[in-house]
Amino acid sequence: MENVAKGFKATLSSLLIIGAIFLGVMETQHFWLAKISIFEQSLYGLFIITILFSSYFSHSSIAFLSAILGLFYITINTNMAWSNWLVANNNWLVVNGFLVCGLLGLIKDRGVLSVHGFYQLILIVLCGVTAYLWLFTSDVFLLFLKANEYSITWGAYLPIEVPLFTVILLLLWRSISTASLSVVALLVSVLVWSFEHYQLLDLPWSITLTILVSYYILVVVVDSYSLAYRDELTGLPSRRALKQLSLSLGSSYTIAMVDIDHFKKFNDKYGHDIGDQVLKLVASKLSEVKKGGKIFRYGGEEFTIVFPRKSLVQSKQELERIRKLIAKYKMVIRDPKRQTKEERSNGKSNNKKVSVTISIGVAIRSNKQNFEQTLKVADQALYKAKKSGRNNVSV
Ligand SMILES: Nc1nc2c(ncn2[C@@H]2O[C@H](COP(=O)(O)OP(=O)(O)OP(=O)(O)O)[C@@H](O)[C@H]2O)c(=O)[nH]1
Repeated sequence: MENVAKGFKATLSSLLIIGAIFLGVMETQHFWLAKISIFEQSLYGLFIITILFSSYFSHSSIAFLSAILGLFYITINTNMAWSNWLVANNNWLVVNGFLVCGLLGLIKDRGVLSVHGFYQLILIVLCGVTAYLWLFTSDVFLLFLKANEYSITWGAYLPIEVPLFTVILLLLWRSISTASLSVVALLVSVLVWSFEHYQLLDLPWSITLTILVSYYILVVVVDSYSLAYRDELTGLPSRRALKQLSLSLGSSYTIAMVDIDHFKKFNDKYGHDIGDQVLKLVASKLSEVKKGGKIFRYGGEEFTIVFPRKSLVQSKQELERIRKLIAKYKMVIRDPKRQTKEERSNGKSNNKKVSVTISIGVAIRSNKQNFEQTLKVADQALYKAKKSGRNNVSV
C-alpha cells in the first residue's frame, strides 16, 4: 500500500511537471523557434549521450527508447531508404511506438550489452511484427463488418485507440505499482507520442524530442542517485546519504543512534525474512518522527536520526515518544506460507503479532566536535542505554 502511494505520487508529479514544461514551451514558442537550429544540431549529440548514459547505468528501457526515437528523428530528417515507406505507413509507426513502450514497461531494466539486452532487442523487433499484424487484422475485420453492413461505432477506434488505451492503462498500473521513474518515462513517452499523432502538440519534433530526451537523462540521474543513496530494504536514506547530510549541516544539531533490542535472538527465533519485515516496520515507525528529525539506516539493525537546530531536551522528548510508540506497536508479520482454504474459512491466520523495543543514545554537537565525533558520543550513549536494561533513551 505504501508503495502504491509512492508510485501514485511519482507518476502524478512527473506527469504534472512534464505537462507544465510542454505547456510552457508551447506558450513561448516564438522564443524557441528563433533558436530552432541549435536544437536541431544538438539533438543528435543529446541522443548519443542519453543512449550511452542510460546503458552505462543499466536503464535498458530508456536506452532502447532513445535509440528508437533517434532512429525516427534521423529518418524524418534525411532521405533514408525506408523514409517513404514510414510516411505511407504512419499508423504502423504509431502503434509500434505504443507497443514498444508497453513492452519495455513490462520487462525489467537490464544491461544493454548483455544477453538480456539481446533478448529485449528481439522482443522490440517482434513488437513491429505485432503492430503490422494488428493493423492488418483490424483492417480485415473492419472490411468484414462493412461488407456485412454491420455498423459498430467503435470500429473506427480499433486500429489505433484500442492499443493506445490498453498501453496507457498498462503503464499507469505498472508505474503506480512499481513506483519506477523509468516506467513513468515510458508512460510520458506514449502520451507525447499520441499527442503528436493527434496534432495536439504544436511543436516541431526537434523541440519535442529535446524535452523528452533531456527528461530521460534526468530520470536516469534521479534513479541512479536514489539507488546509491537509499537503503533498498527499508527505503530510508542510507549511510552514504547521512555522510552527504553531514557536509551541509550547520553547527547546531543533535544525533541519535537507534538500535533494535535483541534482534539477533529475534532473527534466530523467527528467521531472517521475518527479521527483514521487522526492520521495515521499525523504519516506517521511525519515519513518523517529528521536530524535523531526518532518519537514515546506518547499517544492520541500527538507524540514525539527525535533528538540525534542536536542543538535547527537545530531541530527547521526541525520541521518547517514538520509543514508546514502537514498544506499544504490535507488528503483524505475514507468514510467507500460503494459508490453506480450511484455515481461511475458519478465520485462522498464520500471521504473527510481535513487538520489539529499541534503545536510543542521543548527543548534541558541542563546539569542539565535528559530525563523526558527535556520532561517536551518540554511540556511547546507545551503549549506556543497552547497559541500563534497553528500551530507553540515554544521553
Ligand atoms: N533480518 C536481518 N537481520 C539483520 C540485518 N542486518 C543485521 N541483522 C542482524 O542483526 C543482528 C544484530 O545482533 P547484535 O548486534 O548481536 O545485537 P542484538 O541481538 O540486536 O542485541 P542488542 O543490540 O545487544 O540488544 C544480527 O543477528 C544480524 O544478523 C538485516 O538486514 N536483516
